[in-house]
Amino acid sequence: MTFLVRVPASSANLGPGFDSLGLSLPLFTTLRVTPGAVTEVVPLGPELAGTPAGAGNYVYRAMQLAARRAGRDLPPLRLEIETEIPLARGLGSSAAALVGGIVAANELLGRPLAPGALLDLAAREEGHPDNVAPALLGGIVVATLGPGGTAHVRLAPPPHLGVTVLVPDFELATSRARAALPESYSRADAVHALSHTGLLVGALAQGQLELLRGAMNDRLHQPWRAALVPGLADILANAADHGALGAALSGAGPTVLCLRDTRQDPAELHHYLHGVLRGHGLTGGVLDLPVDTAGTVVDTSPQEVPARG
Ligand SMILES: Nc1ncnc2c1ncn2[C@@H]1O[C@H](COP(=O)(O)OP(=O)(O)OP(=O)(O)O)[C@@H](O)[C@H]1O
Ligand SMILES: N[C@@H](CCO)C(=O)O
Repeated sequence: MTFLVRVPASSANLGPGFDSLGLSLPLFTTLRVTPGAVTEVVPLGPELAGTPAGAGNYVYRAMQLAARRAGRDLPPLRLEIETEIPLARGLGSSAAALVGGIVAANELLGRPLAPGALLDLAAREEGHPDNVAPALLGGIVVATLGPGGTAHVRLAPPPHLGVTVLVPDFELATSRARAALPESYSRADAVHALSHTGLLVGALAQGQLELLRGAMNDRLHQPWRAALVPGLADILANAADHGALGAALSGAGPTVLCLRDTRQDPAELHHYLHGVLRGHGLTGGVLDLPVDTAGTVVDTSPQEVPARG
């Protein structure tokens, strides 16, 4: 039987919560899985034009990873992949592909892996849980990846919390943005990260939106990545004076995330963000989104639509 797996985008770090904190956004990667006589992997649409068809595709490799973890073989299948998440922009496209593949294989094999094992497998494969946890669970998730497993707390988004993302029209591979970071930090920087991440998680849990501006301050990664993302320093310094509650580099960038109060008109923030893009000779999109709360969804009775590809 055909089934669908729908995985949301995610924005990791939220400033100081490097490799540990993220939220889920309603742009989706959708997998359509149909058991068949031979295995076919079919990426669809312009966003996936550069990704491999066949067993080398990252989604299919994630399916194989989950099957190995379950001690099983994947049966032959047709896998169609579509995405609304722009690749290599800091919106968790790779996490969505990974989580989607793992959940799809688990579904196909009769769910041998428990939900905690799915999260831990994805977090270990990605190397950090801050995209895969919100992609799987929805909402805002803080997580640690330790030898004993991946521990997490999921927060429902506070009332009136909305997101505006500025998505520039250029790619920045996570590997390149991670290579820009130092190997070690001072005790002062560690204390800064601990205190700001704690304050940020507390503020999000309690709905104290007025604390976000200060709490989203980061010294661990954004200062080192600013040279790779024109306009980032300007937005981090000034977005809160133009209608944002706070701003951060989304994941490894180049997307920039602004948190905002949905009771306020976003027009001034949009005007400001478009001005930053223009000022740096860049093009891109500015998009208002809610925080997704559903996470990954499996649909076992999808509407019949003609297969493409
Ligand atoms: N649906 C997909 N199918 C196949 N490969 C994908 C898919 N989505 C992402 N990828 C792979 O992941 C790469 C992007 O991963 P990368 O970690 O650099 O960025 P990201 O996940 O979009 O951003 P971030 O991790 O900062 O949120 C793509 O170049 C592609 O190789
Ligand atoms: N925490 C990760 C997210 C991107 O995968 C980083 O900032 O590099």
